[in-house]
Amino acid sequence: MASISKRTASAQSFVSDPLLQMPKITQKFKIGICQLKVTTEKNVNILNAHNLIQVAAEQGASLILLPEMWNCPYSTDMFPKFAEDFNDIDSAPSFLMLSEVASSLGVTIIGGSIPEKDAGQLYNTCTVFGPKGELKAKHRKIHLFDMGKPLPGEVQFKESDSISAGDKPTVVDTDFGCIGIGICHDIRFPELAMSYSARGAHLICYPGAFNMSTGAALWELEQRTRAVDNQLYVASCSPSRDSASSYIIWGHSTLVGPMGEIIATTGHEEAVLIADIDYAAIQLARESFPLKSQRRDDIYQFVDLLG
Ligand SMILES: NC(=O)CCC(=O)C(=O)O
Repeated sequence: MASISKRTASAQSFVSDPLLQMPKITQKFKIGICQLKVTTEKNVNILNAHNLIQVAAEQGASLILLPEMWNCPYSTDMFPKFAEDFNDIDSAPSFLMLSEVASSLGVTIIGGSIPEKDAGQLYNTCTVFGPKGELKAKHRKIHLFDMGKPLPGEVQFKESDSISAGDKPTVVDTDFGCIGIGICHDIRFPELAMSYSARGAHLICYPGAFNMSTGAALWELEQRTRAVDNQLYVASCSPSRDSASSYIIWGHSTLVGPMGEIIATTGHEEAVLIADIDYAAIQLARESFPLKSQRRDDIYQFVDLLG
């Protein structure tokens, strides 16, 4: 498992970024983003995820991204019922399916998230599996979605009613570059994306389940901003919308390029989005706009001149 703490920050300019010249990573590939329908039946959700991962692979995707809480309705009272203990694989069918399908199809899977139980706590956890079915990384959502005063028309949501927060950022080296992981509300914190970029991420994946209000207002904006500020790719994956559920999800899974451009997106129905990633676009953006070398870290602090 690659943890961000084991990597060293690069002080080099992005133009000569060794990660962009690494012969071992595939620089051009297809990503498959599976905007899954989530039901109240865990087995149905697992089967559906398995089938749509297969569809994505058949359409040429070698890196596949799933949504936040794809095996479980996004509801704090459901999380404990659907949670899996990754130390007890026989009772973790969602975890097991991801490992098996990654290995049988030879793909890398950024496994969205599911509720994880560990030592009496629940976490909102993303697992990453390599093409041999090996667990490469695990990211526990760091910034939980606890609403303050709900926006008009929106229901109150307090994720921390049942979920505990993770406390580690996660980047993982894969055959498809260095990938940072954030889960939904994690996207609202630019510092996390900046720390991933500083450690050489080519792509940040955000499984997410934004609601109807902030989805319409912010989902695309947050993704494009994280991408353009850090000059890297951002991919998001949401569950599809179920208008009858208590928490109604926005959908609109998307791939954004390093100039903030939307490369592919979808609506709110179930969908498999296949899109091309070419890391040469990162190099181009960074050569044209060398933000890293222009950064003035020496002045980004307020000095009280009056003492
Ligand atoms: N699942 C989430 O973390 C939702 C985040 C969200 O909607 C937001 O506005 O932030």
